[in-house]
Amino acid sequence: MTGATEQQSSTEASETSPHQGGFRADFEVTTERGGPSYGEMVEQVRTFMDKVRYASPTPELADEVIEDLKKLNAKLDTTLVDEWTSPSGTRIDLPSRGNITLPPYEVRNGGPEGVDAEVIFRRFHLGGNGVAHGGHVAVAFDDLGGMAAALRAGRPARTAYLTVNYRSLTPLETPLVLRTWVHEHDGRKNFVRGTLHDGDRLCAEMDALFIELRPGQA
Ligand SMILES: CCCCCCCC/C=C\CCCCCCCC(=O)SCCNC(=O)CCNC(=O)[C@H](O)C(C)(C)COP(=O)(O)OP(=O)(O)OC[C@H]1O[C@@H](n2cnc3c(N)ncnc32)[C@H](O)[C@@H]1OP(=O)(O)O
Repeated sequence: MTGATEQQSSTEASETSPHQGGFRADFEVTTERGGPSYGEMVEQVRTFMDKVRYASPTPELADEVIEDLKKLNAKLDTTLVDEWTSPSGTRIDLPSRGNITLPPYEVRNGGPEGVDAEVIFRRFHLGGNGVAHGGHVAVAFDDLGGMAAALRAGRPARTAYLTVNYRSLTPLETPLVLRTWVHEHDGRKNFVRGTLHDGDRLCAEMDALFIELRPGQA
């Protein structure tokens, strides 16, 4: 593997970083971090990953793309901040709160009763034979399951276990409905269930346990 060792980062939290324990102390939400074009920047990177997934470049083109990417990486190197103050994960006006690592979703309804979201698995989420990779489906369930737990509990929760039952194939590039809700809770334990539908068709189901973090818990 190359690349990782070359990366610059300044991800150490500072004394003023708004975090406590393993997650943010509060549900930090913003619409301004990263500026008005941040969402479009993330979207362009997703589109690029879609193209990389299916591209078969000539050696010359691959070299050209590498040079362009090096320049882009150098640009972003000048702006790195710690995870607690980066826009990613806090921009509630953007798909998946601006977090590029998540399949893009939009929350249609979210509250203590549960979360109802529209998710689209992109071309780069391909598993095989034109449908989504099961790991990416689990990522979507994890984030939106954690959100259901956090919105019910009023504080962050961490996944203790997460089981996905894959009931039918999950298509790419199709708006799907993902729902999560706390089925039962007991102390810090939130038993969360979830479903993923393509229209009326059930693609997958989730059964998970999210534990609310104690203040300061790593
Ligand atoms: C309109 C929209 C608005 C939106 C607004 C924005 C809101 C945004 C909000 C949110 C979105 C973000 C959401 C993100 C979600 C992602 C979450 C992740 O992926 S987390 C990373 C993966 N998970 C780990 O790395 C955990 C590793 N494990 C641990 O850290 C610990 O084991 C932990 C915290 C899970 C539990 O440890 P302990 O020390 O706190 O608690 P102990 O005492 O061990 O367990 C508590 C109880 O739970 C049971 N328990 C624990 N683990 C269990 C297990 N695996 N199975 C069954 N029971 C378990 C225990 O038996 C105990 O039960 P008894 O109280 O005695 O009844």
